[in-house]
Amino acid sequence: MTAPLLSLRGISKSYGQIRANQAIDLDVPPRSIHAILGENGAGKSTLVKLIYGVEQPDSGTIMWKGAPLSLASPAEARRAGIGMVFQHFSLFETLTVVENIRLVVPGRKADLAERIRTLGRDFGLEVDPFAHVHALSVGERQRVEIIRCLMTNPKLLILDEPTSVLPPQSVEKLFDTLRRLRDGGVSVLFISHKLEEIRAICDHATILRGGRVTGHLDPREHDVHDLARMMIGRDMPEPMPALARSGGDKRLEIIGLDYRPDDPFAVPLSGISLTVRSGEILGIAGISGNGQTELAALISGETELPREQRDRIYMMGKDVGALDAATRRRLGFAFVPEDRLGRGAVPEMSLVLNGLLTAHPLKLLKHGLIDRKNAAAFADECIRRYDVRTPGPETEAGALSGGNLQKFIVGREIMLSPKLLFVAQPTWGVDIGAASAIRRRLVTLRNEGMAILVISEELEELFELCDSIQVLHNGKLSPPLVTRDTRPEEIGRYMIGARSPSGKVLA
Ligand SMILES: Nc1ncnc2c1ncn2[C@@H]1O[C@H](COP(=O)(O)OP(=O)(O)OP(=O)(O)O)[C@@H](O)[C@H]1O
Repeated sequence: MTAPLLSLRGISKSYGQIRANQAIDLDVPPRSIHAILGENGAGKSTLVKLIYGVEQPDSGTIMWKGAPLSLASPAEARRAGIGMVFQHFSLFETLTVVENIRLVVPGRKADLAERIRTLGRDFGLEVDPFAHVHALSVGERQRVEIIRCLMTNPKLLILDEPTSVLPPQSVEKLFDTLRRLRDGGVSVLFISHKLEEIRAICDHATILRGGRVTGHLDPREHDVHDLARMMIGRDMPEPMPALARSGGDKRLEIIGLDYRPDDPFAVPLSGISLTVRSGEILGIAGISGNGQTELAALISGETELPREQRDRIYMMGKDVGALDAATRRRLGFAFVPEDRLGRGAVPEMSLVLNGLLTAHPLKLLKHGLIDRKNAAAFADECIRRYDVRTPGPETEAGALSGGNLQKFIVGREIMLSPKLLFVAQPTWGVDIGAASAIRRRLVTLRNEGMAILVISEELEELFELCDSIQVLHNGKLSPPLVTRDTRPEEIGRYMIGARSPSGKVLA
């Protein structure tokens, strides 16, 4: 057997009482694509942070190309030839794409911009080098992160859920890229919750459960159910059947909405019309960067409509064009934003206080002051019901693993029992056990009469959840397509801007 490129022995790391990694052994051979699998909070991100020098292990050894390696910082890791793309972005919002990349990769702006364009074309990671990062969607920001990493020519490339916001076309392209990199002598360490992807791209896998290695295997030799069982320690539940329902009252109606943002990098919206009724889930499909962020901000009330456009958005039958976000919430609207650390939660605050952010109407305030007992009980309940793995409600939101924080935010909004729930990327970063629990919960709420609007880039998720789907492309929304009469390829055609010849369009 060839000597491993990277070899870990007995690596342990604790955060206070939490033993995030315990005695981890792992070998990454040269020219391999190696998956790290595990539930939310299993310790995957911690492990790769140790390999990338973001954190230092409490004990254990890291061998790199046969010699011991001790990394004090990511800069040292990069110099050694280890590159990483994070799950949470580390870009400066006020800088352009090329300026961000220049912080890590030396070179003239014009040359770097050219390389960014070339990499973008080659890998399906197109992004304007001169766009400001604050104007980019989550998906586009991730593209920048991947490009930045590839520009340092790493020997080991660590990718923390790289495909979670990529459109299906780009996932295939990215996989081609990764295979080409592997064949050229680069190893890839790949964290993903998408077991099919792991089977498609990885030749080795290490499974973590509760901070320990529970197995090393070849993922191509196991089916998805097997892998899921090894990961979560039990069988997956079946999807929840949606009951047939005739449409109830209109809870959200958008009629011919046009929107020209002031920001030159934002996507203008034109002629947006949609209706979500009680007892119905409507999905918005599409590749990120096609107006999702702008539409979400208009629905939530974060962006104010210009005066002449104020009769275009109705919630619970009421024109909400002139109402702010808090007033819309008082009508029975709840919202899970796609950007969970920026908008969904305040990382430095405890879960109790994060619960309070939107759930304060549930008697969590008394005479304008926090009712500590009720607020803690609410956070506790959310943690219990949504299986949020954390030591307790006083934990800072930023200390939760990505998937666990997402479960908390989705749980918090659902517990408000809204009449209209709007969820952007409901299961982004959530492991398959928890994702299926969230989807089952959404379908149950729909069956009980809630109106639900979902934005997701994952077609499979939309097909599992939604009664009908509309596709957002270039700021325009397709007509609604009844999910059970529609094939994914049809949605795919709308996603890239082609018109569907099919007549399966709702009146
Ligand atoms: N900075 C920190 N402070 C305290 N606890 C932390 C910190 N970082 C991680 N943890 C805890 O360590 C454990 C492992 O977290 P980690 O982020 O490595 O999990 P993960 O497998 O990557 O999860 P996910 O799939 O949700 O991203 C979790 O219990 C998490 O709450």
